[in-house]
Amino acid sequence: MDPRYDIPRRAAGGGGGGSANSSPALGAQSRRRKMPPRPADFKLQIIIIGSRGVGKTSLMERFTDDTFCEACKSTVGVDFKIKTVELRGKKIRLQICLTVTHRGKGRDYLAGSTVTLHCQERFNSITSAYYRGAKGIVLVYDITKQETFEDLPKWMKMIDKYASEEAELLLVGNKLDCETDRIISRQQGERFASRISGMRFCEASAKDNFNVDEIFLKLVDDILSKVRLNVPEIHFTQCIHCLVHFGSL
Ligand SMILES: Nc1nc2c(ncn2[C@@H]2O[C@H](COP(=O)(O)OP(=O)(O)OP(=O)(O)O)[C@@H](O)[C@H]2O)c(=O)[nH]1
Repeated sequence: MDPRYDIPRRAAGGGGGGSANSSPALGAQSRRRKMPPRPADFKLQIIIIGSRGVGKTSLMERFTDDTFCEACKSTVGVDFKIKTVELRGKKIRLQICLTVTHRGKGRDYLAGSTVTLHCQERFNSITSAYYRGAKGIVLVYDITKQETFEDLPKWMKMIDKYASEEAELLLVGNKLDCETDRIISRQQGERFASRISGMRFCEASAKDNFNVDEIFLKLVDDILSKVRLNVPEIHFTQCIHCLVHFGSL
């Protein structure tokens, strides 16, 4: 068995949009009138957090567009993508948001860093909106960078402070393709996750597309297993608010 953690694949329909009805019984005119896509049964927000350069953008883009960029620019502010999946017979529109990484004097600002009070207050309000709306949180570190693992408790503080207690948590050790440069063992990652109630763990590679779909689909499946399936969840506006506010920071 592959020693790397492999979340079992689940059947899922990617991408958005409904399929065209290609029945030959339909005339040319009705073919021209496309059926509107079936609206989503659920709308869920997932956020990806973690230190700089761990591969947050890469994981998001691999999942949503199946692309990988070798030399991506750092994310500043909030970035998000939409992807529709089908799970448990439901159509789910996912909004995947990247963390707010507020930069200054060459360092990242997590909560409580050396920003001015005014700036800190605004940062806190943006951050809390961003975390509050999340039904799922993907916390990422880089298995080849010690400091990204050491930063995990700081990110957990942010989760404890801002996120809903109901949010599903998944710890991801990314860059599994760099096995020869590995610093953080799989056991260390597992041990960290096991100390946090309900937190799942897996290792992945955005570059090799290993475990990426599984991360998001497993998280969504866990979220769905908690929510009542007949009540749509609408939390989309949260990230849009983040974007608007961040623009004026
Ligand atoms: N080898 C390898 N490199 C990766 C992987 N994922 C991301 N990278 C690289 O790591 C660098 C940072 O990736 P990003 O996706 O921009 O990381 P990020 O966490 O979004 O970074 P910030 O926006 O700065 O916080 C880029 O050069 C990526 O090409 C991976 O799975 N394997």
